[in-house]
Amino acid sequence: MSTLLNVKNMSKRFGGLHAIKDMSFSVEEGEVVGLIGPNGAGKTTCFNVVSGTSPASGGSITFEGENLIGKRTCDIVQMGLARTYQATSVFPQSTVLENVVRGAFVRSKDSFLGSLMGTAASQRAQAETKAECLEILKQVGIDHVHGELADSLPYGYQRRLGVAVALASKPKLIMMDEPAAGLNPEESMDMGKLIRGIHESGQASVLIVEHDMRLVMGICDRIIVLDHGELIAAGTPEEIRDNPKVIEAYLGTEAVS
Ligand SMILES: Nc1ncnc2c1ncn2[C@@H]1O[C@H](COP(=O)(O)OP(=O)(O)OP(=O)(O)O)[C@@H](O)[C@H]1O
Repeated sequence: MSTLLNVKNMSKRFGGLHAIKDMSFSVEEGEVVGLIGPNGAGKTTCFNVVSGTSPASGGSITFEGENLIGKRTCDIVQMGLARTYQATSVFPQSTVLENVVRGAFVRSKDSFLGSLMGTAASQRAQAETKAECLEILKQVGIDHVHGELADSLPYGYQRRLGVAVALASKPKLIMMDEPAAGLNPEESMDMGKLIRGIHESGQASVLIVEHDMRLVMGICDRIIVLDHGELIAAGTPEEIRDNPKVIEAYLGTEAVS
């Protein structure tokens, strides 16, 4: 197993608020890692800093040994690190398929000039991309609505579309920010199967932030726990479930079950 993501002593301040303090963790190839913690613990901030949408205040972040700090989000995606968002982040007035094709653009073989001129090579590349994107939609279970406008989809399908867009960039690691938020228990279980399938097929490793403990405990190989911006525990789901520091952090908020 080789290390994909390596975060060392990462910190993030918002004025006087120290949202992430000296956080270190890694994600290895072939892992599904959960990042959990009570509300306001710093999970989304961690994702924002790693994915380049918010600058780090300190520390180092590398992906396959390459520095990520100061890189643009699109360059980070091109390196193989994709992300899904807490809110649905699709282009609402584009079709489902168009959204996924946009996700694939980052690794497209088609040149801008070629696509402008409509060359044979460009048309071939576009047809190839479209076929690949339809396959991805099939994998996430929404290929039958590929021609619908994204904002006409039921909420659960929009969450799946977010995953499809991330997959289209052919990432080595996908960071998923609360993929089951707002889903009913059955949809949440299906999302768990989808995530596990992405991992088991060797398609990508996964770093997931999620409040649905049943989902996290069911799909993660390893879990890390943040509380007030500090990493307080790391281990297997069983170790985390029984960790007194974790139980204390969650007391009064939600049970780790
Ligand atoms: N842009 C910002 N400006 C100022 N403070 C921020 C900003 N973003 C987050 N914070 C603060 O940083 C802390 C961590 O927030 P963050 O959203 O990362 O927590 P979280 O663990 O993702 O919470 P939740 O589970 O509720 O999504 C909170 O105190 C939050 O108010």
